Amino acid sequence: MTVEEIYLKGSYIISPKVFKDSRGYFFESFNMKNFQDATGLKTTFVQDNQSQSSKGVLRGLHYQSGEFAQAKLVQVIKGSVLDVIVDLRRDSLTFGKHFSIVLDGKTKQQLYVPKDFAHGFLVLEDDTIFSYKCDAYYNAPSEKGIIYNDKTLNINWNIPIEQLILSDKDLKLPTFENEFK
Ligand SMILES: Cc1cn([C@H]2C[C@H](O)[C@@H](COP(=O)(O)OP(=O)(O)O[C@H]3O[C@@H](C)C(=O)[C@@H](O)[C@H]3O)O2)c(=O)[nH]c1=O
Repeated sequence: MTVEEIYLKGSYIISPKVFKDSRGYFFESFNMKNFQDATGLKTTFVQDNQSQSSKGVLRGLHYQSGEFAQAKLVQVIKGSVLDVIVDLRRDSLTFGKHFSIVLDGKTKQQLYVPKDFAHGFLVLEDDTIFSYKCDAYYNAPSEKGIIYNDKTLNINWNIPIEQLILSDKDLKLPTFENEFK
């Protein structure tokens, strides 16, 4: 397993060692000691989530606020996504900046998303299965979000708008400016 911190401090790309043989593959999708030693973090995950989506589905940009803020360890089991995170820490040098990475079921790279980051992903292949660990439980009243095509964030999703599939909830999310200025 290798771990690389990205320019949004506290966020990490994790590349697991995958063992392949004639039967298929094996890898440790999470090992708490290795994760904590490599990142220096003491994160304790309490909830695992999984979603399945068709190509063109965009889920996000989501976060939980306050005491229910969640750090997440995200990965793709099958298929591929363009995964995007946004730094919402007001005191951060990279406040309002984002990072994108293609995650797929082949490389099995994972992204560690700190608390107080918005997270979203665009699904690039049909029948993509996305999985993530969270260090705080789901709490519906503290669910928040920012609209995916926010002008200030200026995320290049690289897909024509007519090919996107979003939930009604996500289409009504506020702008970054509304929430943070
Ligand atoms: C996120 C979540 C949803 N739900 C329920 C609420 C709802 O009825 C149904 C679908 O929820 P959503 O539409 O919010 O699912 P989704 O749009 O996939 O939400 C997820 O998006 C990605 C980008 C994230 O980062 C996650 O934290 C989460 O917000 O599942 C739970 O029961 N527990 C949970 O932890």
